[in-house]
Amino acid sequence: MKIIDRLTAFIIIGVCLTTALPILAAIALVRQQALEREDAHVTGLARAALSRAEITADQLSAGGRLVGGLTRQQACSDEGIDLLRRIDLSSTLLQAAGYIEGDVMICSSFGGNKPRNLGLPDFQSRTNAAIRTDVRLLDPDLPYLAVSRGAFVGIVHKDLALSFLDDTPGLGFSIFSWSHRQPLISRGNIDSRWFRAEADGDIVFRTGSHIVAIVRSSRYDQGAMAALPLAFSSGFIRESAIILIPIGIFVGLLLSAILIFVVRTRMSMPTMIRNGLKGSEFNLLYQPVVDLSSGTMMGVEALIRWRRNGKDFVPPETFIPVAEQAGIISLITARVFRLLAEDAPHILSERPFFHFAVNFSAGDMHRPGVVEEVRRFASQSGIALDNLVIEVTERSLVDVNLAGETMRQMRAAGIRVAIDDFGTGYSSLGYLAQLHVDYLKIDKLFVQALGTDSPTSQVAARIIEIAKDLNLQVIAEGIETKRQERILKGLHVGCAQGYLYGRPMPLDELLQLLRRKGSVRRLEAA
Ligand SMILES: Nc1nc2c(ncn2[C@@H]2O[C@H](COP(=O)(O)O[C@H]3[C@@H](O)[C@H](n4cnc5c(=O)[nH]c(N)nc54)O[C@@H]3COP(=O)(O)O)[C@@H](O)[C@H]2O)c(=O)[nH]1
Repeated sequence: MKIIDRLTAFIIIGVCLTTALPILAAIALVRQQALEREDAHVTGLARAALSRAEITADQLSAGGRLVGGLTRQQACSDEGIDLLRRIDLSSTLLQAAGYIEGDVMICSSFGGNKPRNLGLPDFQSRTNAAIRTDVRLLDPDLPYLAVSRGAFVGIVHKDLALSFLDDTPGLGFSIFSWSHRQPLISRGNIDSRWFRAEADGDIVFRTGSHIVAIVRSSRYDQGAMAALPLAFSSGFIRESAIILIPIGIFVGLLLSAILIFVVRTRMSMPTMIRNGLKGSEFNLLYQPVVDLSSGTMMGVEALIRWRRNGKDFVPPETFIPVAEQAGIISLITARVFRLLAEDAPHILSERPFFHFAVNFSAGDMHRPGVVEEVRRFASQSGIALDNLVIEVTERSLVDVNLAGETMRQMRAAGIRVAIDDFGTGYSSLGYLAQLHVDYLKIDKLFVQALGTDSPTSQVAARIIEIAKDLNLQVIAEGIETKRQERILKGLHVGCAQGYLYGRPMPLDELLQLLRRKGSVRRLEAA
């Protein structure tokens, strides 16, 4: 019940996380993408304005080159005024071209020889151009920009330069003198505080109401600014969200479905095990254990197999841990005893002193009355208690005191005890010496590392030394090659198990094998 509750809590938390995290990630990505796209968009607008400003400056420079060297008489002669008109007509962004002395435009492309006072310049640019930002000509309501260098003056219509840029409502533009931070031409809402004195090059920043991009000309002492109201930037969020949020939701739901599938499969496995035990889905295989010096078969290890619904093979590494966790390992052990009780008489009729190893889990070792269960099984199966080996993995010794007491009682009853997979758990030699044990079974990991460069290649030899010191017998498991066998013989290991001598096999095959082989030795007790 407790496990189910924990699993339920795990599923709920897991589903929440697997659903929410991809969606939150998608939202963060949408925001990030939208911010980047907004920045790029507003910077692009500022660049477009700057490009118009640079074209205007190019046209002013070209006019200056043509008129700059002329005297007043030359510039204001009929030919000079024709020249000013040609400059005017060929310049897309100049409204008029003129000849200036002091603050007075002496003659011009639109007024001929009629002088006009343009007033004092607002400021002098870094390149010595005099800038007048509010010049009125014929129409007193129409302000122009006048830029003069030397004797040439160019008149710029203040709306024209920025006229065919994006006209999103609320969008503001400004072309300004970079070193003076003085606007030359502006359109829309531009706040004077946005001309940031500290900006040294292109920047994008956000105010409470706008995204503002500032770009700097590499050719002129000019900059351009574009300011987009935040209210109009949400379009980008919408565009990104339309793609990314559904992907986030899809991934979240997919992960949740996978999680639920995996957990449900695991949760339902105890039920499947119970159902399998009700039918006859479980059977035993027997793997030979041999005397290493003579090569004779001394006994077998009983290994359980599950063919679910009579079809799908479920490996013990999958279902044994689930059964242990769900507290139903005793049902499996009971089935092993029942099957072995059926098979043992056939084997014993061939080899009366054959020994049988059975795997026990932590749950078995902690169960009160388990030694009595083993005794009952032994008497039903005809296996002598001292021909029975209970294999307990190191990892199963969760409660060492309880498991140790069960071992003591087993030994007292004459049952032999082996520590399985030795070296893979957390054994301390201190408690090993106090346990009532007959055999140490070296894990196949260490056997297979023998004679290799692996850092664990020496572990088997150390385990054998420990066993000798504690007066215990050694069984090496997982022997697959003659080389491993040779090394283990050299280390004086007594018993061996592995594919080299036989894979786990059904009863029929084992009986045939026994009938072909000669006599067997009894296993030595420690
Ligand atoms: N509590 C119980 N545990 C059991 C029972 N039956 C098996 N098990 C445990 O499941 C684990 C996997 O066992 P299995 O798939 O049966 O594998 C055994 C052998 O097939 C394998 N083996 C033997 N020789 C070799 C070899 O040369 N090479 C190689 N790659 N594998 C080999 O080792 C397994 C035997 O392991 P062990 O028990 O440690 O001797 C395993 O942990 C079983 O213990 C059961 O009824 N109850």
